[in-house]
Amino acid sequence: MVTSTIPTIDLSPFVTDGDEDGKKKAMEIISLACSEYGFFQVVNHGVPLSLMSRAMELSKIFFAYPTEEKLKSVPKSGQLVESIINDCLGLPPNVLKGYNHDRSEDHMQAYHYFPATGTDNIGAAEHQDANCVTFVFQDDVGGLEVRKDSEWIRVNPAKGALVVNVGDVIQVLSNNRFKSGLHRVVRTEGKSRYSFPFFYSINRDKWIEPLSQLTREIGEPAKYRGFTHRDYGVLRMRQRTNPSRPEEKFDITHYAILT
Ligand SMILES: O=C(O)CCC(=O)C(=O)O
Ligand SMILES: [Fe+2]
Repeated sequence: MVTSTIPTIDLSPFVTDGDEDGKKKAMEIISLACSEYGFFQVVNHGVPLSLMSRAMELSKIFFAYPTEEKLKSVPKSGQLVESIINDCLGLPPNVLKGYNHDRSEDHMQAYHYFPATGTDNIGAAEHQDANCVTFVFQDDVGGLEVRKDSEWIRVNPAKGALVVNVGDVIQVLSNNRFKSGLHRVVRTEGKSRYSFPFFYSINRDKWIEPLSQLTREIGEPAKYRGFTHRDYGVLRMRQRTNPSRPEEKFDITHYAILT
């Protein structure tokens, strides 16, 4: 059954300086959201509302927008959320920023989901994102759902809100403290849905493994062996295009160290 919804966080304390109390409260909710859902929504995130609503009003306008303009503000939100996650994990300042300083793999997708038919309502089958953090602009149709405690939770569209979805890279770096949210898209009867996910990612040659600050340095065993993001991407793609056994899901557990 689909119930409740995911936490929404106001990022304004991080945008205007001085509100330490507001920052602390927001970080508590983000930590909880990241460890329990791997998903949350943010408002006052610094992406202009006018840009978001124009994008949704008519995707043609969005595509006609110069790429520069389109992408300028979103990576900034990526860096902001990444630095908040850094602090929520109790890491020394700017560890994630130093580790993930190359923005060349970041990309945006545009989706048009057609209305559900009587026999088919799958928009996107359940999966976890392989990147660091995904930001989803969605219109008001809905259909994005997150798995939590064996239930699908609806990510209710909220005007001006950006959906934030923790990906596999953060799950591995955090040694499972933060989880890569399992999600899917269900199509609605009689309505098309438009969404624009922005994938805040990492250079594909980067070595990904649980951070020493959250493993060796505190005497915790690493829950993943290391890999390059390129190798992971290749394996995911191969499984998708040429599955040896289609029912077998390929995901980040491929690198998990079983204890
Ligand atoms: O359309 C959406 O809301 C999400 C799409 C998605 O999960 C993805 O592209 O990874
Ligand atoms: Fe996704």
